[in-house]
Amino acid sequence: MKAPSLKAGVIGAGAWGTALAQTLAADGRHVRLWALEPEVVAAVNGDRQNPLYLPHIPLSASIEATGDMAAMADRDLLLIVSPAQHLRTVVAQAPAGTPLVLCSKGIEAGTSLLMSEVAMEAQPTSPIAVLSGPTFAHEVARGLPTAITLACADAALAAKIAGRIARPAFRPYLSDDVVGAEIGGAVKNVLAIACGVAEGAGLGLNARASLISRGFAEMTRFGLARGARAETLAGLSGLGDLVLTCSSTNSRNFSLGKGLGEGRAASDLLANRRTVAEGAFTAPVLREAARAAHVEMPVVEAVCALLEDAAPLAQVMDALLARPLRAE
Ligand SMILES: NC(=O)C1=CN([C@@H]2O[C@H](COP(=O)(O)OP(=O)(O)OC[C@H]3O[C@@H](n4cnc5c(N)ncnc54)[C@H](O)[C@@H]3O)[C@@H](O)[C@H]2O)C=CC1
Ligand SMILES: O=C(CO)COP(=O)(O)O
Repeated sequence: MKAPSLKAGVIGAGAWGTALAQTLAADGRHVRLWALEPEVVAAVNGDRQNPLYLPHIPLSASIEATGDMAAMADRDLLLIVSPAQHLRTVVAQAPAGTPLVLCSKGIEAGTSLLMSEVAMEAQPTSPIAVLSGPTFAHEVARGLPTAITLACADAALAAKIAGRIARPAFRPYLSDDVVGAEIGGAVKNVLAIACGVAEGAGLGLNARASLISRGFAEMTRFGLARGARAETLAGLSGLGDLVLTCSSTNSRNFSLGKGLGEGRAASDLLANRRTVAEGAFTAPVLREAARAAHVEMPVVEAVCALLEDAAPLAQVMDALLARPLRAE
């Protein structure tokens, strides 16, 4: 007999939450999508669109949007897709005890906690998994081929979740390294800002490749210090997402860096944004966490200096280039 399908809910209707709801609904199964903004609820239910966050994608009729968190009480599975700095508040409002799949990428300011650690504090009885990898929302929403890491300490739960979210063109790869999957997604956003700076300042493709590889070394050092496994960091949620986000202006983080590299002030680039560039929030927290763990992250330090308008780009670059030569 076929196992009954998990009733899925998605909390957060930005670009990624909407794309995930679309994926979950691709075979006609009902999906409930919680949105913060009433106009998003109205547009999804009325026009089958989310023009605020995922324009030009016709949405499935099986997605039912709501602004009422109590409507999530009958769900068997909840995907949490808020910005990282709002995850604690959002998870605290979710029903207790329902498995949570965390899809946000970042580290909490003030606590330096990873999203799984925040969720465990906010909902101690809810089992936790992490979904992270190279996944531009608009491509996933269009059904283009995508692979992603699904990390969960409980292998049986991971298999159940994978069975609900997998599609022919959306392939979760299972892992039990939750911390590793989270660190890759959080750190790559900061490194994408660095690669955007290189693009904006016209530093060339050699510079970009160096930033990706040396940035990956930083991600690996920090990840290992926090208990991640090296093979997770070299997989979809680490290197995979790093390469994607460091290569395209489709990335909000890369675009932010490009603006910095063109000489625009961080404060102007970050003012009045509707969409989130997580790296700007993660960078200072990551710098503090790395310093506390005695992990060297010079590229992350450089991104922080630019975000804080602490030094002109030429000076930040000179400092990076003047670092002592060392073994790779
Ligand atoms: N867009 C993408 O391609 C991907 C995004 N992600 C991650 O998903 C998370 C959400 O990003 P997006 O969906 O892209 O967001 P977005 O940039 O498209 O939209 C912003 C989101 O923030 C929400 N928001 C604003 N103020 C809030 C508050 N006070 N409380 C709760 N929510 C609030 C909005 O309702 C909206 O859902 C981020 O951590 C991001 O790194 C992960 C993979 C892919
Ligand atoms: O995480 C992402 C792709 O995997 C999206 O990247 P940006 O948030 O930089 O747009």
